[in-house]
Amino acid sequence: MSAPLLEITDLHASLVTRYRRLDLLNGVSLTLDRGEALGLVGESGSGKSLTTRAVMRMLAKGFRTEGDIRFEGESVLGMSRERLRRYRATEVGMIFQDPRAHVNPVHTVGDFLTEALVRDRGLPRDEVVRRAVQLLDEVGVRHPERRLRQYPHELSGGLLQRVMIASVLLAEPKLILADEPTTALDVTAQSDVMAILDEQRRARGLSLLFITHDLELANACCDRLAVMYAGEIVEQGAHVYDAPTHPYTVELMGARPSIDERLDRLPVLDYNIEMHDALKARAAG
Ligand SMILES: Nc1ncnc2c1ncn2[C@@H]1O[C@H](COP(=O)(O)OP(=O)(O)OP(=O)(O)O)[C@@H](O)[C@H]1O
Repeated sequence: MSAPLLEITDLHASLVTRYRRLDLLNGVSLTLDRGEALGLVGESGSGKSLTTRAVMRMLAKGFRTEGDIRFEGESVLGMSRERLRRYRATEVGMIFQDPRAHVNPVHTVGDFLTEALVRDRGLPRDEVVRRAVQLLDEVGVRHPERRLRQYPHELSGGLLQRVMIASVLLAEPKLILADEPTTALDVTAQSDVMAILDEQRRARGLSLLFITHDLELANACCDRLAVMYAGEIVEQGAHVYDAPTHPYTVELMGARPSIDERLDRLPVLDYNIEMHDALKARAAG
């Protein structure tokens, strides 16, 4: 049997300063198979982002890491500098919460999308531009040629996040790490961007580690959920959303607002009374 695409075993991460040591990941273990999507959920500060940063070997200076992270059976913690550069550039792609924090504001969208592939893989610029246009089109960016000439500040957050998805797909990785990719967007852009990410990764058979606070969203686009609490994974599996067993997970799932509760929180203004009533009727079955 072949190794899982990603295998994290007993991962510990501590922040060691002159005065104290903070244990922030306390024995995280999880696996991700090829083509599988795993939702990593849990409250703020539980260690979700640290886990993904550890997979990229991108923990800040001062962190001490112990345990094992394997990508296709190869130790990520043991990779040489050159191997690590290739791993980050070609095998794992990351999508972050705030796309603006990860683009150079004085570079055009076209430069952002094409530079790394032209420089690192020596591909002809024309060919990379052609693929970039095609991918922008596939992720729903209209007038892609024009977009390539624009600067990040000329694009909305939702459009820029689509550009991010295109840039990750352009590198043809095997694994996408998506850390709250829609949290910074407005509600309409959130569902559009998530639908595109989900559709594109399924079409390409890519694996996804999806970090989110949104349990329903994680359940809708992932095969399994892993629940983090205080630097540990307390429960994982396909059953978690519908039949959690760990007391923390039971509480977390119980804290989800029901459709009824959410409707009750909606202000009933004249213009939405009809919609409100219709939704209530639907929720009542
Ligand atoms: N560079 C750092 N220096 C000090 N503490 C850190 C650092 N990075 C993370 N932490 C701490 O590690 C813990 C886990 O952080 P992490 O960002 O992984 O949480 P999270 O589950 O992703 O939370 P959120 O959902 O709010 O992003 C938190 O207590 C956080 O304050």
